[in-house]
Amino acid sequence: MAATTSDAAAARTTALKCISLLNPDIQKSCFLLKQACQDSGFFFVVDHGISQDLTDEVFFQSKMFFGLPLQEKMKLLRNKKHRGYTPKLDELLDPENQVITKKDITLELRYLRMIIKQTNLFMGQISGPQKMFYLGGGMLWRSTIEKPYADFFDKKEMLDEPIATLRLLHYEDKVSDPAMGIYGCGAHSDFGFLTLLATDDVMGLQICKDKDARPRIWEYVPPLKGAFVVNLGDMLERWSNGVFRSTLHRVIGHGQERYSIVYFVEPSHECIVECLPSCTSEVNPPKYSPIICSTYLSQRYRETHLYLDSYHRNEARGKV
Ligand SMILES: O=C(O)CCC(=O)C(=O)O
Ligand SMILES: [Fe+2]
Repeated sequence: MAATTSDAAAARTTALKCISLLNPDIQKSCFLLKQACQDSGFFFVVDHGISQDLTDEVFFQSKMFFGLPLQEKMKLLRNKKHRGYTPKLDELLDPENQVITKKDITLELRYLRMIIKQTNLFMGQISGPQKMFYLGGGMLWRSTIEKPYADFFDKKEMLDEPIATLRLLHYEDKVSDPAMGIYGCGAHSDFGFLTLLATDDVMGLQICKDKDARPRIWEYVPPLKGAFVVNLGDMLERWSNGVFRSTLHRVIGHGQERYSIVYFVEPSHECIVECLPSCTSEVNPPKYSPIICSTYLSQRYRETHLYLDSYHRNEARGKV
């Protein structure tokens, strides 16, 4: 069933917490972070140490890539592990409301897979995104995991070799029409653990804090220059027994091209995501069964992407 037009038109701007990683008052930052994680699971992070020049360069490279003719981009077609160019219409995040035959669905390129070593300590030498992960991750743990669980995530199998994927996204200059099932990116919650997002200055991202409300209330997350939008994924919601929120979000097009950079950080492949001891009690039993990180992620990708074989069938019919 398609959504009503009014849900896009009525969208107002949300007020997100803003966490500075340079704030010496760690207690305060952790308090804000915990509030944000319990409220919407979305917040801004500033003073993250990733230079604007680096971010601008990535946006520039992204524009160059997406500006190439389709045949050139198809030479880098994604593989079974979702590394490579993912053409529009490959991903369908909200099958109930989204129409696949329309044009303005996310184009994206996952071009880099980084394996990063986890440690609870911030190390000065590590660069950009890793820094975010160490700091963001470290603060999260401190805000949720009280003694005696403070070293819970130190176990090798947890975050020693996190799966990390950087995606460059490009939205066409089309106007979305929720009533017709046309979105820049359909409503979804992220599958994994933590997502860091850099956007250009084009408005488009919306969140819905209560996915069960009807009609759904959508609020814009306004672009904030130099900040990362950070949001929690379903795996962290499961891990925290629903204490932390993985919130529904989508992107609405307004007739302007839009670029964003998304960095998904997930636990190690074999990590078992099972209700945190500090998030359960006799009166609050675990709501979700344990899952293995890579199994869960693969299943979610299978549910939301085309079978690769369909490209070869289309190629044979001259459609790609
Ligand atoms: O481009 C955006 O602002 C959001 C993208 C997103 O939500 C995703 O790729 O999971
Ligand atoms: Fe997302």
